[in-house]
Amino acid sequence: MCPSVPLPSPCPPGILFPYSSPQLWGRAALQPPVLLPTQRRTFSNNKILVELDTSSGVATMKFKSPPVNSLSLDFLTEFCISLEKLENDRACRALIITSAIPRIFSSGLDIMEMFGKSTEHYAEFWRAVQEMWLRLYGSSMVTVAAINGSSPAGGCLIALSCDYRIMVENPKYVIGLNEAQLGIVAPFWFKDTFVNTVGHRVAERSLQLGLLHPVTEAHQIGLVDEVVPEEKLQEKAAAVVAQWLALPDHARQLTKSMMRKAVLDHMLAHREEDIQNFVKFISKDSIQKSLSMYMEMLKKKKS
Ligand SMILES: CCC/C=C/C(=O)SCCNC(=O)CCNC(=O)[C@H](O)C(C)(C)COP(=O)([O-])OP(=O)([O-])OC[C@H]1O[C@@H](n2cnc3c(N)ncnc32)[C@H](O)[C@@H]1OP(=O)([O-])[O-]
Repeated sequence: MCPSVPLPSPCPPGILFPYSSPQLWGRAALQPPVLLPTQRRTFSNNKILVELDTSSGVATMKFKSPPVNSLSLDFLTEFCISLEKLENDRACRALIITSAIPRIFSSGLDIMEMFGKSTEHYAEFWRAVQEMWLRLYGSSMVTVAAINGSSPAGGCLIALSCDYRIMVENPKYVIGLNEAQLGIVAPFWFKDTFVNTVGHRVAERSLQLGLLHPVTEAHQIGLVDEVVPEEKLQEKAAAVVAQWLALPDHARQLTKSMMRKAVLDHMLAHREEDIQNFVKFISKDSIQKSLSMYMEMLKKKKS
């Protein structure tokens, strides 16, 4: 299970709320603009590598869980621990999330975690998914998704939870909330995060049809903010972060909080109910059958 965190309403750690204590705004933002030598701190677990450049305050997180960076319980636990570490580190002001696996950003929730397991396991898994979203969507850091591969479902949610999305130009890459294609339903907070990014009409159509959008289309509908060639991705992400960090942290953070608070509050108020709903839904025979057929389809596609 995700380590720390029963997140009490109304003000969980690492999640921004207006009127939070001024010390929170301090981070590296208020330091004088002296030139510091580049200093790097790295920490790596099995599935995620994090490198923090303490002179710029920018961390880069690389998913490295072959074959497809699927969001297993272990992956989510590492993700939450890494986010918590960075959030609590006053030297860190921004986070770039990307993948070390060629052609895949993340394949979304690990389907095997939702198939043939106990109700206790489903509850633990879903709490970890919620935790990941609460930490990322509510982060006080500047967050940029540098999307260097396909990013269906939960992978798309990670990107949507960031402040800015840059995707690599490649006709083979797709992104979207395709849950309906698996016969499952994106929960209300996936939907809200999507609506807050692309607007109601685009989200309604895209969610009902479970669309995976090619990169150009994702850009057109506002699902990604920019499209760049692969070799320019890191440079562009660094430039975007620098632009966002040029503002005083407290103003940016309070504005972010104001924009996201309603959705975060809604989820926190319904967290346990949401877990129960997920467990009930995913345990149904018909849903288990749909997932099994989907996994078969993925395997057939491969052979
Ligand atoms: C209410 C709940 C909300 C749900 C939210 C979600 O996120 S639901 C999730 C929705 N997610 C999706 O719909 C994404 C489904 N996946 C894909 O569309 C493609 O795999 C790809 C485009 C990510 C990569 O294409 P590619 O040609 O590069 O690779 P490949 O296709 O050959 O796969 C390699 C291996 O990885 C396996 N595996 C893949 N994904 C998952 C997974 N999520 N989990 C577990 N395993 C997965 C795949 O079976 C294969 O295993 P094998 O046979 O080697 O034992």
